[in-house]
Amino acid sequence: MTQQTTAMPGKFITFEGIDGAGKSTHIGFVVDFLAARGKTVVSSREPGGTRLGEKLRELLLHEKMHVETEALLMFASRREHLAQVIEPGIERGDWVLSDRFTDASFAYQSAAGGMDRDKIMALAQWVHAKRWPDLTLLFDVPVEVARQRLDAERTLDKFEQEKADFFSRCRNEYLRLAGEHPGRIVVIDSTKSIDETRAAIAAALERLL
Ligand SMILES: Nc1ncnc2c1ncn2[C@@H]1O[C@H](COP(=O)(O)OP(=O)(O)O)[C@@H](O)[C@H]1O
Ligand SMILES: Cc1cn([C@H]2C[C@H](O)[C@@H](COP(=O)(O)OP(=O)(O)O)O2)c(=O)[nH]c1=O
Repeated sequence: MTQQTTAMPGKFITFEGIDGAGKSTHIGFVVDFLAARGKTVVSSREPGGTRLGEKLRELLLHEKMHVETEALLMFASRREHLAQVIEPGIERGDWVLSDRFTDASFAYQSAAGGMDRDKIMALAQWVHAKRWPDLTLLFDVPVEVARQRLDAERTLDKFEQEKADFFSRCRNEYLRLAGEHPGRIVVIDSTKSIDETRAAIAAALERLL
């Protein structure tokens, strides 16, 4: 007789913040932290995370388009990501990490890009009504700090070339969302040293373990 085991559902953790805030710097730390505690970790990103999603990412990061087209493609990538990576991962009991999710659509397409907030909410309800992250780490820095960090290191994509007030609107929206969802979104002060930032991340993760 085969023994049926029902895996405990896993967790879904997202990373947010304006470009240059320091998200990517800390994802590897979170992977190692969770793996050391016996978790199976799947690390992914949006837009992207699937073969189709990565093709959409290429378009989204380099082609100019109407902001609603941009939102629709972000959610198309997200739909595929949920179907192929996020939901199956959680069901297996894995801890699924995503570098960005729907909060980024509120910050970038709505607050900064000018798209109606209700339309983003309608897309979110359509694509993942019942699935929201168990924890969102919001890496927060002033826009000037993020800009200096970006300028120091890489060729800028379409979003990264936006002006300071675009990123201030993004940052303000992220902070507003954090105020609206205090149980889900933890604001991490990313102006601190990398070690201090890691300590704050570890404290947020401990709450889920
Ligand atoms: N706490 C920090 N102090 C100083 N520099 C940092 C810190 N965190 C990240 N950086 C640097 O800032 C730059 C942007 O970080 P990155 O993680 O790529 O940002 P994001 O993924 O949020 O766009 C990188 O060069 C990184 O080394
Ligand atoms: C997921 C998502 C990302 N974005 C943007 C924010 C970022 O500028 C860009 C890609 O995010 P990101 O992976 O953070 O870029 P990088 O690897 O260069 O740090 O996509 C949106 O505008 N809306 C969204 O819904």
